[in-house]
Amino acid sequence: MLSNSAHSYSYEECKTISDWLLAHTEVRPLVAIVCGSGLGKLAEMIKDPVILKYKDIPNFPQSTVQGHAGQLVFGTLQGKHCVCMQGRFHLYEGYSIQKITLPMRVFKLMGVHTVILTNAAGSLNPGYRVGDIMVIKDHINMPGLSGNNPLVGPNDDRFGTRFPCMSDAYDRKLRQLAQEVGAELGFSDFLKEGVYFVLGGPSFETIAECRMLHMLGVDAVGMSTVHEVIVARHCGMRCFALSLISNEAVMEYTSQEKANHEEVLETGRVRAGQMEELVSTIVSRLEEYSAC
Ligand SMILES: O=P(O)(O)O[C@H]1O[C@H](CO)[C@@H](O)[C@H]1O
Ligand code: HPA
Repeated sequence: MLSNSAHSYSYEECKTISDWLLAHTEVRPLVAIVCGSGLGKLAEMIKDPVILKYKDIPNFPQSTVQGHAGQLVFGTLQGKHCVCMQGRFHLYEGYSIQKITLPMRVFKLMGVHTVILTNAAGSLNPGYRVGDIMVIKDHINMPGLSGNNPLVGPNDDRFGTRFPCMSDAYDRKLRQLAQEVGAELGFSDFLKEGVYFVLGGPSFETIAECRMLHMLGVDAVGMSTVHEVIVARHCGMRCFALSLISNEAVMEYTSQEKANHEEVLETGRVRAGQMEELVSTIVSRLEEYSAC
């Protein structure tokens, strides 16, 4: 199953998976939610869940990372039909970049118009604290800058244009809505907005790399989300993304701090409740905004 070959899924292959899923649930999702590391509890918000394990879905990749359960949860959230990815795929698991983003095209074919992505990330912004939630306003795509972009390969116009715009990747109205909802919920002290930097992983950054990212104006760093957003935007879905700041980047050679996945998962457990409140309130207000 672990393969790094640049296998691109055809429109027909995506359609076959989408049709299989539609045949196994009566839910017709309009919203997709992607759970980041340690944030799988978000899926517990889904009412009347129909759970389909990745291992049972034909041609679907498998989750290999601790904190990613490996199943799709279909159901309703605030009365809206949703699908929740309890477990996402990362480049460092050895999958091709087309494979880790496959679910986005499948969701599009199922009828999804809005994708809400979450992740755990390390902070570069000295004003951020562990436990802060950052609304992503923009990204820097390190693998993409060197040619590893999920849209590399033949373009199928049924999904989208050859050269998609990314200056509007993170929906402005939804970012605004998140700030409004955050203020109403009393989250303003720990709700931030910033730039997410994606790198390949799985090793965490060196001190020199963290200093470079800081100089670039990066607010948070992680190993996911951006590839999914590029594919989702390519096929016209609206994207909104949240980073839970799980650790602070180590910037000093005298520091004893060491980034580690256990701390990442633990921060998810501590902030799970607030992440749920934020996401579910945003979903409850989605009809105030028209899909793109
Ligand atoms: O981005 P998510 O899936 O939340 O996971 C983050 O947490 C892991 C590192 O602890 C990396 O996979 C990083 O990308
Ligand atoms: N770096 C990269 N990815 C991460 C981090 C980090 O510090 N924390 C959580 N995911």
